[in-house]
Amino acid sequence: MLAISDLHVAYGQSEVLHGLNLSVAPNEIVAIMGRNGMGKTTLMKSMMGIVPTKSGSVTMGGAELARLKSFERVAKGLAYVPQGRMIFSTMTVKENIETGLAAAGERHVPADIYELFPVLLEMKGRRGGNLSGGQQQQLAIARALVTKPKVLLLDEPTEGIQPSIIRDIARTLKRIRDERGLSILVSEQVLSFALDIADRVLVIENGEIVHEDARATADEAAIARFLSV
Ligand SMILES: Nc1ncnc2c1ncn2[C@@H]1O[C@H](COP(=O)(O)OP(=O)(O)OP(=O)(O)O)[C@@H](O)[C@H]1O
Repeated sequence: MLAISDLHVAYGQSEVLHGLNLSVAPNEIVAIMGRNGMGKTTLMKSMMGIVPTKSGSVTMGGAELARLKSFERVAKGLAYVPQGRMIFSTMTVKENIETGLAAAGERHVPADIYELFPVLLEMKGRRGGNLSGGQQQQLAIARALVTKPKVLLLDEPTEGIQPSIIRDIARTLKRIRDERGLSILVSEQVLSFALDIADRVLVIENGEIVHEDARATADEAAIARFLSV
């Protein structure tokens, strides 16, 4: 569904991703783990066309995305939940979700979004900035889902969120995959969350994938070693 091959990304002279390869199958959840500064956010931003790629290819369903603008990638079915959630704090919950609607050519928030996230229905008229971290994360996922993605990218969705809500988010992401049949690539530092949701776990270090495990046979101790400083 998603394939990245020999991806090189640099900030000026400083190359951060050095020929990265990865793929995500239809309906698969892949977690990409790595310590701070290893290149997870850069990878997500380059997939979305927010950071330019130096060379390499990013394809979705076989179609090349590398030269497309961000909004064109969204129209092709790629959606992004950024690190820090990036909620529009002065807009209401409903208005935040509506910002995603144009990409799907719709005018109203589909009812199934509020079914997935009942708290957003309760808080529809509240300003985004007044929500808790967990509620904002749900809002950011809802905003991404209304674009009707085939592939959902999430950058460190558990950051700054309390453990009980992390479990809710894990459950919701699995439900989204099962019900909507989409593929999910999630970057993470919390191993328990990654092992809870992912079919496959990758480790990124210094801009390269250095370890890969299927969930069923994951070597937790080996992954934890990569994450410890
Ligand atoms: N705008 C930028 N200009 C220059 N260097 C950058 C920029 N953004 C990130 N970097 C550098 O690129 C490297 C990878 O950063 P990136 O944010 O992708 O890592 P990360 O794995 O997502 O870390 P974090 O968990 O802290 O978000 C780091 O060395 C960082 O300092």
